[in-house]
Amino acid sequence: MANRSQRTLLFTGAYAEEDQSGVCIYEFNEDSGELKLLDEVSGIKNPTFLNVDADNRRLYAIGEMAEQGGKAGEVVSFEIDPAAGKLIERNRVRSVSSSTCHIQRDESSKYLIVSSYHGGLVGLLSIDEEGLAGELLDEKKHSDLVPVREAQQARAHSAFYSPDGKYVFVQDLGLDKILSYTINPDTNELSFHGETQLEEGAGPRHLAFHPSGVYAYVINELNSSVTVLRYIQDEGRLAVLETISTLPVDFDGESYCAEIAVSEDGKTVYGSNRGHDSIVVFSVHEDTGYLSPVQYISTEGGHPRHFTLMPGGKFMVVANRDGNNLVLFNVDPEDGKLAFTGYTVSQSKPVCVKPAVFQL
Ligand SMILES: O=C1O[C@H](COP(=O)(O)O)[C@@H](O)[C@H](O)[C@H]1O
Repeated sequence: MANRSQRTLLFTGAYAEEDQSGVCIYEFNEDSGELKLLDEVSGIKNPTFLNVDADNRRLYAIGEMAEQGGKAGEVVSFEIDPAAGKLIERNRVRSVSSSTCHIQRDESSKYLIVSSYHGGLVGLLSIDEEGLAGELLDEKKHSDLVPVREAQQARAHSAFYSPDGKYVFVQDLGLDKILSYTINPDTNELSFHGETQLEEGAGPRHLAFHPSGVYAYVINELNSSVTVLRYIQDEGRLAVLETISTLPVDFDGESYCAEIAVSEDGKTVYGSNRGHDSIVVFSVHEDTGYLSPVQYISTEGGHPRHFTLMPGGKFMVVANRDGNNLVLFNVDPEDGKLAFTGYTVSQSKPVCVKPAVFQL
């Protein structure tokens, strides 16, 4: 039964022109899985990634701004009114000098980190006392930190904090590395800490930690695989354990991975395949963190660039960029397998789905 003192909302980001709605808010029905559109926001060019701070009722969307013939990154801060189901824009700031593809926030909501695929860099921004995106505090270009071969190009794709909050792991798709950083709270600087080398041509894109905090899983866009990592907490390092394909053995078409998630109970890992247009479901070996595929299920639409497990754990929402739809799946509580609910919502080029529960 739905709890009337709280409301679960789903925020979506999309590829959109400024005159199109790029960010939408839906109310999520935890019993039926249905999504009801409450509000839509236009005026941002390509809000392709979002970060939601439910405690402080803030949403941060990345965008693009034209600058000297190129594109710079932008962060737009919104106040969330969960009772009304509305977003109120509070400010927008320029972030880094190239367009961005991901935005992350620390637990204490002090910093935002943007990743720029096209610039091969990460940017650290402050969050002010009103919870709004502030100034660019630091910027690190990966090509200044690690050797880059002639055929390579740095492509920072996402940043994730370690479970203890001490390190930031940045996936670089072009260098086949995960670069780690610490943030100095006195100087507000990112300092390069180390790197994890992945297989050549892997293309690490997104990362997800296991709830135990012992393992992490990185999804590799270019060779359609997941690498299982062990988090060595004392050293702030991710060590490679094994790499496993996200595709069925008999598939020989073109496909590129996108998103990865671990179930709350830590028993299942999910990954998306753009091309095969599927979600791969892996069961997690309790003692080793290793993965075994148990299902490949169609996403009922092309190019599943993002997906999310919904609060409560009963449903998954998949955002199909080329299917122009959000697709709802039931999650089996026993084995984590997915089943299409038959329910889809039309939306133009959705590429980010972020749920949050609000106390009213
Ligand atoms: O996953 C991907 O992301 C990058 C970055 O996205 P963009 O919208 O900022 O360009 C994209 O370029 C790459 O082709 C894609 O596979």
